Amino acid sequence: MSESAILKLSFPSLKDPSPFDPFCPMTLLTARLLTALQLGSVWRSRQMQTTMRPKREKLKPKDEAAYFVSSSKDKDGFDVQYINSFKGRGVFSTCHFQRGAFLLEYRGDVINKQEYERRLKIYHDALKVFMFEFRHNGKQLCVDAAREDGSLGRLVNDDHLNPNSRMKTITVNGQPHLCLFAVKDITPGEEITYNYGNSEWPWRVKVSAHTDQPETEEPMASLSSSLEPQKCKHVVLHSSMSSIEKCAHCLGPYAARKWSGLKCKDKLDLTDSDSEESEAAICDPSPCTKNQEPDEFSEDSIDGSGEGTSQGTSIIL
Ligand SMILES: C[S@@+](CC[C@H](N)C(=O)[O-])C[C@H]1O[C@@H](n2cnc3c(N)ncnc32)[C@H](O)[C@@H]1O
Repeated sequence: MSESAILKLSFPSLKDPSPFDPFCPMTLLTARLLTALQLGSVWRSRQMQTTMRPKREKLKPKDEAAYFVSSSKDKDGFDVQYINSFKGRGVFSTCHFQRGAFLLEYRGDVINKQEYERRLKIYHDALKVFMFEFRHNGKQLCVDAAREDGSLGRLVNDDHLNPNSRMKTITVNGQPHLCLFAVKDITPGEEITYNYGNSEWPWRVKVSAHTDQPETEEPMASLSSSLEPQKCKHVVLHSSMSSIEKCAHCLGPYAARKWSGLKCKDKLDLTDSDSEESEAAICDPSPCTKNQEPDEFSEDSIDGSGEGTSQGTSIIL
């Protein structure tokens, strides 16, 4: 056999390829090309899947609020921490929230004025603080969040100086709901707060004689002599039900002005010289009526002022 014939056997001519010969260089080349093309198209389709995958639409804050209201669930990104015996528990962020974002619903029973008044009569003071009275479509309504249902909105504390959220009403399936929206960017670890309104909330008063100092910066309010802190002989016990501390003598809760040194309302405790005057002051709910109002949600009305509203909203102590 000639040398060229041997070469031809080992390396079949490109001019004469056999399409069925698996060793034919053209066949191998074609196969490689096909594989490359296939791989390319798989890669391209993967790319398409990742880049062209329909983006999950970011819900608008109001729609997100409606979603969580309907599902009766709290949004992720918060935890509850015990702050101190004075303030009780608070809600803290565990992630970033942008200004305007929906945060939490103030969840509870939505009740009318009659039911609100009925419950007010039978509720202990410790429960009354969870009743959030507001006006909606000309009606006086209340969200009663007295029940410990594990929801977080009811545990958000007051800050009238520098709140990072604001209460607003949204309507879901014809029912009004109270929801908190961020009024500024919130970073992880921040306590969520809103302005309870312009009432004389007792914790806004600095009481130096109290063992658990309030953490407010506002100036000392003038207290009448009957409200001298040192007159309080109560020993605070922590309630497992809520932050509302109980009197060690009578196990009743302190009333609205406990931080001012007033006694708890429970008659069992009248073992010392507290006057009827002080007792009456405790029972008068008017200084503790919230006059802030959760306005109907609108995207451009996110601010922390708690002002510029026409209807009254109250948490009544
Ligand atoms: C709706 S509850 C909030 C949750 C409450 N901290 C708890 O642990 O149950 C309202 C009560 O929280 C307390 N509170 C709210 N804001 C406060 C503040 N800025 N300083 C001190 N206590 C506050 C008062 O006892 C008030 O009656």
